[in-house]
Amino acid sequence: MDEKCIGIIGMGDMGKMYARRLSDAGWRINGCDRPESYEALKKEFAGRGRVNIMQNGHLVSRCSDYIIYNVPAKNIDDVVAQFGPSTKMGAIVGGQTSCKAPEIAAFEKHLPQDVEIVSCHSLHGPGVDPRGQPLVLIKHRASDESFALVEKMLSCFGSKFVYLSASDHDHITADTQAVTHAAFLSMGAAWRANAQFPWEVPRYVGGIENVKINLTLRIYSNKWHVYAGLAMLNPSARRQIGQYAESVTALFKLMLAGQREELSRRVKEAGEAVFGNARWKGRGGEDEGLLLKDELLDRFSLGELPQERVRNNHLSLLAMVDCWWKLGIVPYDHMICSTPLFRLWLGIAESLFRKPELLDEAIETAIEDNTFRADDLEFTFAARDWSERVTLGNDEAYRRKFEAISEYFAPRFEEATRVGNEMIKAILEKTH
Ligand SMILES: NC(=O)C1=CN([C@@H]2O[C@H](COP(=O)(O)OP(=O)(O)OC[C@H]3O[C@@H](n4cnc5c(N)ncnc54)[C@H](OP(=O)(O)O)[C@@H]3O)[C@@H](O)[C@H]2O)C=CC1
Ligand SMILES: O=C(O)C(=O)Cc1ccc(O)cc1
Repeated sequence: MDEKCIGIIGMGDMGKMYARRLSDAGWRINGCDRPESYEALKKEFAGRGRVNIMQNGHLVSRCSDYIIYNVPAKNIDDVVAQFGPSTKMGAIVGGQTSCKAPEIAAFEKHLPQDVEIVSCHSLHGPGVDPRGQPLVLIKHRASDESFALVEKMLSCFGSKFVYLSASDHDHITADTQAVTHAAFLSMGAAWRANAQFPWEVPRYVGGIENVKINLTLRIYSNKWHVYAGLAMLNPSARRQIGQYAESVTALFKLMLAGQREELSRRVKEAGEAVFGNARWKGRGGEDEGLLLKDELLDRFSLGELPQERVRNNHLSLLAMVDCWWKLGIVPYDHMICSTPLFRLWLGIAESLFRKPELLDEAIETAIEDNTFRADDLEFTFAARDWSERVTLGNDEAYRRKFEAISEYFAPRFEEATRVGNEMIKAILEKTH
């Protein structure tokens, strides 16, 4: 094994996952987090001879050949300003934050000129098996030889390398991640506002409802800064999230006004733009759709399955497809650079839009069934409120809302994470 060693600054969920997997593959790791976490980290990694926990980023930077910053995106400028000038001469530096514009700006501003820059981004959470998942590599300022070294180091993840520029990365992840999270964050906010635990409400149990609940709880059980960073620091994300809020509002107004034809026309036009023309077909014409079957999804309920499936107007999904249409996004074009969560979300949107009888039922329910109005009203408020908080770019306003909702759902996180992991595994196996 090459004696080059890897530095990891930020040993939180992702940093630890990187340290474990890279050291298992034989690389020597120098890792640090904040000084106050030194003792605990040292204890946690005591059994791993190849992981050397250090007190701070200066110590890591001066002796590592490839240094990966695994800190919250909002802190990247401060952390690189602090440790970047200590980087070993001729080393390579990269970041694993979810949004590349601030990361690259920080590197350009604070790193010495002799330091090369190769960034990366694992498009999955710390609990997901990285094999086969996309791993973005960004050769920003590096020789072919240095880039090949980073590829060699990261190849032990077994992920699919996706080669992008920093700005293409941010465009794509705004289209996929940021707007998908907006939908799930809004569902959680609406359920809490209505004092509902969705697994106790028959309309939210079974089939595609299970995906909505499990993924919403998955997001709220994670760290707020991951979603805040992705939404507020990505230059493209605000527009996307704003459009989602506009689509929700426009469709809800049509539902309230009972404008069946207008609603049906708009939903179907959006569906045609996104799913028409057999967009899910691969180049060889084979079916590459994600279509998720109710029977499969039914297995992953947090609540009791009702005797009979209860109708839903699926405002969150109708608005997602409307939003993709208005923004000219063809989600299949981004599959190569997608997270499991995005693929599941697209999968349930597809399940609704590729089954005409189900889509007609959703439209019919939207117009005729007013028992949904309270839920939809709160959902519309929630989508608009999240969008406003993102536009204002206020970390504190984002954190407070996120944490209040997170607290509300916390008692079910353990079970939701377990069921969600099984669901993701089963579905990804099926759709590979
Ligand atoms: N979680 C996910 O699913 C994914 C996250 N990412 C990205 O990876 C990065 C890390 O996320 P994640 O691991 O989930 O978050 P965590 O909060 O678990 O980890 C970040 C760590 O960085 C530490 N840190 C902050 N400032 C410093 C500093 N000055 N010196 C050393 N350490 C510092 C934090 O300490 P403290 O908590 O005390 O501030 C924390 O332990 C983020 O940019 C995120 O966007 C990318 C892919 C997936
Ligand atoms: O799959 C998702 O969207 C997640 O929620 C996990 C996640 C969060 C941040 C990333 O940068 C990548 C993946």
